[in-house]
Amino acid sequence: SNMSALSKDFGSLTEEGHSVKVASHYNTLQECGLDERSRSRIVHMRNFNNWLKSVLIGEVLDQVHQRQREVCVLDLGCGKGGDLLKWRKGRISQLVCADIAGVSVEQCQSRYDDMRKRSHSERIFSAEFITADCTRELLSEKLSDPEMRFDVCSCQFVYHYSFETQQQADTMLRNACERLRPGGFFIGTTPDAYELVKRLEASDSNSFGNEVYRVTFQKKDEYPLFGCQYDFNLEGVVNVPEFLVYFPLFVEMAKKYNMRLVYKKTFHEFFKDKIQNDQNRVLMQRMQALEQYPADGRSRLASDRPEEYEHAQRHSEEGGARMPLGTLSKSEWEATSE
Ligand SMILES: C[S@@+](CC[C@H](N)C(=O)[O-])C[C@H]1O[C@@H](n2cnc3c(N)ncnc32)[C@H](O)[C@@H]1O
Repeated sequence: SNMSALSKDFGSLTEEGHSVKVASHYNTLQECGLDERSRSRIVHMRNFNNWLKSVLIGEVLDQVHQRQREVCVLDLGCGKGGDLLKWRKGRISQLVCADIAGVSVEQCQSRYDDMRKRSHSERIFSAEFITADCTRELLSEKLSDPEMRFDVCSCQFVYHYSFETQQQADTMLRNACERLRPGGFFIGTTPDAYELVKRLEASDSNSFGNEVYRVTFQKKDEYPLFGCQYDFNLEGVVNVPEFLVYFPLFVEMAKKYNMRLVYKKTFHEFFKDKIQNDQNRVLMQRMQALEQYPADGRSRLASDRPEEYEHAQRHSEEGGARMPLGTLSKSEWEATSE
């Protein structure tokens, strides 16, 4: 996947049927979800992705805090509120959470309510919650305060759902950017279209993957700018269709909202860069974003297959590295770098 940040230059509907289908998919996903075994197979990968988000969010909030005290954030496609703690840690003042799936938004809200109750004397950000198909509806019409302005819009693992049509991608972008203050940031993570296409081209069929993930394209050798659909299946959980985001096009489209690209990195590049920092390294340990190799008496590796840890084994034999190593199984690493 990629992470990116766009900054706003100083210097701007609804088809019910489809929205209902997407919303109901996400709503039912809550109920079944992954079973325990699957959860533990990819737990480090999930934690790793979460660490990447934490670092990205932390850095951008620090930057905004340098010029002002109060920070207002839009979490676009917030899901069940997986980033709520990050917003708290980042000492923001105000949060707007939006998602197409009503059940997720409700869960997000009750997590926030719990957090607030347990925070006692600490002042915690205020929040509002909106259920909307952000590729077809305008959030500005649903905000409690129509004059509200954001310093940061965060769109984590969501934007690619909008690339079905140009109009949807534009509406999503409009929702992300039109209420940003000049100097504000649009940050996000999406699958890496180059990597997806590279792996597809290397495969004999219209599908590729490994024991934890599988990507299946509808067509091969044909990559329309919008509506280039594929299914991303993680640990057997069928997902809603995703769409390839051709990044240069996204950057062009964002110019309409006075946005300029300041940052784009693959997960691998971002990891290599940010892990140099001690604070990030400590956070990585605390979040258990890497697996301990070799396992000790108390832990067990996510996969029993030694070939999943060939790279770690080789690294440990080469010497020089402090043992035990922190690593991800090969399949998880492949899944997260897609
Ligand atoms: C992979 S989850 C990511 C959730 C959260 N951002 C996180 O990082 O944990 C994708 C989210 O995008 C939301 N989503 C998909 N299509 C959407 C749309 N058209 N409008 C708003 N949210 C959408 C889904 O409901 C889901 O919660």
